Amino acid sequence: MKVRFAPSPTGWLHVGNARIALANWLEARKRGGTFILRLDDTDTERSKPEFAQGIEEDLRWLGLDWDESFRQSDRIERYVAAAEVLKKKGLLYPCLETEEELNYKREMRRKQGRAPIYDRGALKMTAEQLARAIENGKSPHWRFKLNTRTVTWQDGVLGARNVKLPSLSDPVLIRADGSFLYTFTSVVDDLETGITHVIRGEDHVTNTGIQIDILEGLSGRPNRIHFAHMPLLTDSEGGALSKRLGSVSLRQFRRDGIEPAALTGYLAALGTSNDPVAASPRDLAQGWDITRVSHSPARFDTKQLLALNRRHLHALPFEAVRERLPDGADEPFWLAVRGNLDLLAEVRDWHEIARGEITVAPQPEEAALLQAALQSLPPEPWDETSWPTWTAAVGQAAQRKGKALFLPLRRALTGEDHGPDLKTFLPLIGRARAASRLQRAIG
Ligand SMILES: Nc1ncnc2c1ncn2[C@@H]1O[C@H](COP(=O)(O)OP(=O)(O)OP(=O)(O)O)[C@@H](O)[C@H]1O
Repeated sequence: MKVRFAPSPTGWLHVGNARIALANWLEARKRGGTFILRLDDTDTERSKPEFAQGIEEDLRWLGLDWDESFRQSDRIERYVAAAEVLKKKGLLYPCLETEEELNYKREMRRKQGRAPIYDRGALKMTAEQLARAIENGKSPHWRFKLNTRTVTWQDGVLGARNVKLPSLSDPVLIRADGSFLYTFTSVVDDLETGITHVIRGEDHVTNTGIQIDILEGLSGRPNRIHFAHMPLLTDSEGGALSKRLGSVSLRQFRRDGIEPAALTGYLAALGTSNDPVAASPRDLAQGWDITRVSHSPARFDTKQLLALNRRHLHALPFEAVRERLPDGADEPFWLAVRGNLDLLAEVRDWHEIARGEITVAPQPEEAALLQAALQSLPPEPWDETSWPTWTAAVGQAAQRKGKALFLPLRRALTGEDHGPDLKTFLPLIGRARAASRLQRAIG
């Protein structure tokens, strides 16, 4: 099997694109196939090299790799050659209508109660008329002559599908400026690179009908590519995602410090009956089954992603994060703080609190309690029994318990109202820092 992920480098990848990339990668890896990254950059105005580079970076961050990659802009001569084949077969014909004329024709058809599709007026143009127009400085755009049939296929996600070609306009494959449209370049590449399975978003279903017709016209053989269209992801309000709008981008999640395994686990489970579990693409491959993806659009809920990210961090062993922790952060530190993190980046603050210098706000109203605490601070070495033993003694001396006892101490020791269990965290702070912080909190 050979699959491809074919984004246009016109913006940062969003989670919908990522889901398609992941699905292709998982299919390829599960079935020992080949995964190609193809950059569909024939739209020269909107495609940008920095987006192309960004797509590769974001995919690598997700944990995806590819066996081959190429850009469509490097294959223009292949598209020129394929267009010649279609022209020779009489399947690609020149058209001279302006946008205005086409709008007018569409409007007229609508008024007559007919579908507003292209009337193939250009097929009536003679060679002389075309030559004269070209002499007068006009350049034609080129349309593919669709068959008058219904294209059918067994979709890998959606089941039996069909597209009635007579209800569609002949698609433009070459613009008047000579540039090629995606509808065409994609078919040429899929054929020439031996793609066996096309897995993409449901936005391409109609395209698939058209592309199967072009593919068969071009190759002269019945289509052998399997198509699977995954329902589109929406944002949590049901709104459409677009690279152009910069919606829920991988880049943003990466900057925010989301764990890629949380994102891939969430994306793989969305729209299936599986509970999401954070997992790297490699760990997801075995359990992946595209036929279990539901037919209805799925909502991408950032809150659910964050919850999964949190659960994932809370269970991560030290070895899995050690290289991403601040210098000097050891296993006891990680085990003490991980249960308190929403994002790994927050670990830096806790490291400062445990081992560095922090600002401690004076609590003059708690001076008596803090004084008692300072005086009964036990000698080191400290372990997990130090905090309960110490606070029991302080509570008795100051006649305090519960929040009235623990909150002023936590504030003095960490500068925060909430945080890791002090049973494990206090030994990390150590006696010298604890004493100095209590002193400063007394004022
Ligand atoms: N919301 C979505 N959910 C799932 N898949 C999507 C979604 N949007 C795009 N895709 C898929 O992502 C792949 C890459 O497509 P493409 O680069 O055209 O993305 P796009 O977001 O539609 O781009 P743009 O917003 O620039 O038009 C295609 O397979 C497409 O079907």
